[in-house]
Amino acid sequence: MHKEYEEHKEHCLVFEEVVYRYPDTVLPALQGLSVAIPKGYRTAVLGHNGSGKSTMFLQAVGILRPQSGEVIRAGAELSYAKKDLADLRRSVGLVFQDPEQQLILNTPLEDVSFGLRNAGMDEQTIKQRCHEVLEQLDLTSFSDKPIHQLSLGQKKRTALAGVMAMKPELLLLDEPTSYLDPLSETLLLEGLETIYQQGTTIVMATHDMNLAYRWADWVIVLEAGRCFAAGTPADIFAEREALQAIGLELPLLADLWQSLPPRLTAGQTAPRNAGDFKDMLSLLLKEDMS
Ligand SMILES: Nc1ncnc2c1ncn2[C@@H]1O[C@H](COP(=O)(O)OP(=O)(O)OP(=O)(O)O)[C@@H](O)[C@H]1O
Repeated sequence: MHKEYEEHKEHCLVFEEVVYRYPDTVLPALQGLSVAIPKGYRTAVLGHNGSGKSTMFLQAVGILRPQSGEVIRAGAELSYAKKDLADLRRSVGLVFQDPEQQLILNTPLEDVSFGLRNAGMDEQTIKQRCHEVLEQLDLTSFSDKPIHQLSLGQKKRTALAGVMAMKPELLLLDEPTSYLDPLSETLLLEGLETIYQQGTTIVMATHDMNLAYRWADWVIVLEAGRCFAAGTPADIFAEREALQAIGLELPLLADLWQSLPPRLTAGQTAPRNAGDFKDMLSLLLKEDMS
């Protein structure tokens, strides 16, 4: 299974045959990764533990550098010069899986303003952006609380706030919803939707197939450090056997949809959230009985 990305799409980043092996390991984490990230999409990156998702993200922001192959942005290979990397990280934001790796200052307000001050923004803009982003992620009441006293969900949202405040063109999130309760997940997704609507391309690595199915409009599947497939959720999740062969479960709604009699579903677009699924099912059953 290897669906090529569509050539007509504009891409934020392209990985060409990227190989990367961590020091003192036997197998490369990326074994010739070729994949493109489409601009203006919500992309989910799927793959089981160790398939290379985090390593791909670290390559995207130049923290790691390919040992062969290249990462291409705006038609040119990334430059790893200090100044160019600083520019890159202003337009490509990465939110780490573990917020402890990201949060360096004492309070959410200090942490979010730090990045903006580093980027040379004036104090008025800093104040306004901090207020905006802390509000969006429901962190206003914790903005002066010591970070070590925050819950994991609050820490994850603070890490996201710091990156969101920079208004990057491309935002990469490494398992942003893991260990979040449904309310925190909703807050985080609402925050993401706001900046997506403002023009940020979003890429999220996740193990949550149900979330990927309802959220993403492009899906990249990694397997053993390579791109196994890239395509629309409809195309990717139609390949039940191929996904199961690499140990990925179908999202529940995709599984249910595919288990309906083909006479009901033929020619219909599979619904991607529970509400649409229920509405469509009752309509199809009504038509079928009449
Ligand atoms: N710092 C490191 N040193 C050595 N090996 C590493 C390091 N980080 C990752 N690896 C190895 O590289 C491979 C890819 O890891 P990576 O973290 O990119 O996968 P992942 O898809 O993000 O996994 P997960 O879903 O568990 O987060 C794995 O085999 C992992 O053990």
